Amino acid sequence: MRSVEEHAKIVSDLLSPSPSVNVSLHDAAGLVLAHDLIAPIDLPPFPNSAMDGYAVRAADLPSFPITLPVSQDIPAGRQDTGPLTPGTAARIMTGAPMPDGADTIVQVEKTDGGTETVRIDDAPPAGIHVRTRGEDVRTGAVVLHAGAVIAGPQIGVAAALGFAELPVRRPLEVLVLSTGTELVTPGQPLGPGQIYESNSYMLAASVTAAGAHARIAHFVADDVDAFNSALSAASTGVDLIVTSGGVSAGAYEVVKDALTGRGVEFAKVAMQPGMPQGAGHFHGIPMVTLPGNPVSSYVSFEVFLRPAIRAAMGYEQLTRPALRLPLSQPIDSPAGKRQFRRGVLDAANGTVAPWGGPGSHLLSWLAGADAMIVVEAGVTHLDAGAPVEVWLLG
Ligand SMILES: Nc1nc2c(c(=O)[nH]1)N[C@H]1C(S)=C(S)[C@@H](COP(=O)(O)OP(=O)(O)OC[C@H]3O[C@@H](n4cnc5c(N)ncnc54)[C@H](O)[C@@H]3O)O[C@H]1N2
Ligand code: MOO
Repeated sequence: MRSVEEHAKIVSDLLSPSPSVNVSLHDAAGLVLAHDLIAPIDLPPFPNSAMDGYAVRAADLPSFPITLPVSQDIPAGRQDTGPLTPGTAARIMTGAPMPDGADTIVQVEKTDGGTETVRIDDAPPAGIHVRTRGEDVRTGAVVLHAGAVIAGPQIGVAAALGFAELPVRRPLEVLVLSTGTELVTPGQPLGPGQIYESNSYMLAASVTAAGAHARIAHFVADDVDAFNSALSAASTGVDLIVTSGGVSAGAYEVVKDALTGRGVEFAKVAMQPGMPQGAGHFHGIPMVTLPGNPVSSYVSFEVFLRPAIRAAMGYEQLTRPALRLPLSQPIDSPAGKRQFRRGVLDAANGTVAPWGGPGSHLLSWLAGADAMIVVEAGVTHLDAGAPVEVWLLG
């Protein structure tokens, strides 16, 4: 049987690093910056006031209280601010340009708020409430480094520097296709022997959460010709095809039947759930064939595809945050397989509990879990209190 690590390498080797593309600031959220971002301007671009108040020369205020004429009014956005006349104050608003010659802001609360003259009661510390040019970012500085994951603050600083677009690693286009004659689209009536198709929605959401773009192809019955033509029709322009179902040992294994010896290699991986796996190419497009049991599909995605997709898209953090926590209940695990069990964290006690049984059809328990418990292949039993590896989901 193939080890989890061996299959993980086979899957990640299928994908090439995604290229750099420019996207709008809005579309950059969650993606990885492809190149260093160099500041084209200073931030702030000009000295400005941090408070609503009065711009003064500290040297013009020998004693207090003092009343000064107000020589100009400077709202934010004013473009024709003149120098400060000596012996006067300029009324100024937050973000407005400092008049040349002024070095200090007296905030309005420390004055009588006058518009013709202003009385200042106490000495302001010289230089206070002035935001200097380039105090935040200097022109030419690397403000964001290649590899940074772009979120609100990174988008904010890029916009503040005047960038309308950012160079990012292009999100992979991932096609998800479920197989199974028993499947019915949610919302339609369910006949005898039928179940609602859930894997494509679950996998597509997982693809999106991993940072890539998901496309769902309508599921196909266990029919090789239907499978091949659905894949050919839907796979134009995709970077990765992910299928679910049709890879185990029975008759009607449509994915296996269609692709064995035609670019995809099928193997048993020493894990539970997720034992039957396949990886290869369909007409040159990287392809990973996941088992159909819903929990197996999800676990396989987490173990193989999420890290591979993230590596191809340039993320440094490929795996889920992991901890070692004591179990609050015992666990049994099959010999010779790495077991991935659904878990629930108990933050107050610093423990993790298995959540539901090991069955790979127990989808509601997966939906209720916030952790994955990893039991190594050589271990068949763990007592309560034993430390285990725990991946934090979500
Ligand atoms: N004789 C053996 N039988 C099975 C073996 C084996 O080694 N020998 N392996 C078992 C394991 S482990 C798994 S996992 C499954 C994998 O089977 P397939 O990948 O071929 O998947 P299917 O047979 O098509 O479906 C399995 C199960 O999942 C349900 N399913 C499938 N697709 C969906 C979907 N899109 N949405 C919701 N549910 C889905 C399907 O109805 C089946 O119940 O094989 C075991 N058998
Ligand atoms: O390995 Mo299968 O994936 O148990 O359910």
